[in-house]
Amino acid sequence: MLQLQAESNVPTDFGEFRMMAFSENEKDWMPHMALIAKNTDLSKPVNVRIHSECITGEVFHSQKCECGQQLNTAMQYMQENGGIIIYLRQEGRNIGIINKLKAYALQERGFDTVQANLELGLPADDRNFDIAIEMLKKLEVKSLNLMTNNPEKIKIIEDSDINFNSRIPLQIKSNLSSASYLKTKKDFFGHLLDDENS
Ligand SMILES: Nc1nc2c(ncn2[C@@H]2O[C@H](COP(=O)(O)OP(=O)(O)OP(=O)(O)O)[C@@H](O)[C@H]2O)c(=O)[nH]1
Ligand SMILES: [Zn+2]
Repeated sequence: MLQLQAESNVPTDFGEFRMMAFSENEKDWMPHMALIAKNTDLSKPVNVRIHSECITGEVFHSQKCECGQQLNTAMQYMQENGGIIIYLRQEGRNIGIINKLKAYALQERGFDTVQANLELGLPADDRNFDIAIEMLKKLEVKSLNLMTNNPEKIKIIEDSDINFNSRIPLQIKSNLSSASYLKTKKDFFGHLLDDENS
C-alpha cells in the first residue's frame, strides 16, 4: 500500500511547495511526488495537475514534447491560484526512458509516437492513474479542477469518488519538433487541443 514516506517545504523558482514522497516502501528511489502550493484550500474544489515524468522534456529541455513547459506552467498556476501537482513516475507513458529512446529512434525513421511504441511491442499508453486517485484521497481532496487536455484523465476522476468540478486547459504552443507529436495526441488519444497549436 502506498504510504507517505517523507515531506518537507521546498522553495522553488515559482514559490514554495510542500513536497511529499509516496511509495510502498521507503527504499523506493523513485517515489511518486505530491507538490502542494502554500495557499491551497482543501474545503473548495482543488486545482490539480496529474503529471507523468518526462526526463527529456523536464530536465533536458527536449523540444520533442511540451512536458517541461506544462510542468512549469502548472507550478506557476498552482502558486498563483493554490493547488496540487501529482507527479507520477511514469516516464514515457510508463514504458521507461530506455524504451522511450528506442521509440524516439524509430520516430527518426518516420514512425509516429503511437506506431513507434507498437513497433516495439508496447502499448501506445501504458499508464494507470489509480495511484493518482490513491494519493489525492490520502491528501483528502474531495473535489477538483483538473489541469489537463487528456479526456482519459477526466474519465478516471469521474469514475472515482472524487468529484470532477471542471477542467483547466494546459495548452502549450507547438514548435517544429513537437507539432507532429501534438497532432498524434489529438488524432489518436483525443486530446482536447486547439487546431492552431497542433
Ligand atoms: N512512449 C512515448 N512517451 C512519450 C513520448 N513523448 C512523450 N512521452 C511521455 O508522455 C507522457 C506525458 O503524456 P502526454 O501524452 O504528453 O500528456 P498527458 O499526460 O496524457 O495529458 P495532459 O494532461 O494533457 O498533459 C510523459 O511520461 C512523457 O515522457 C513518445 O514519443 N513516446
Ligand atoms: Zn515529454
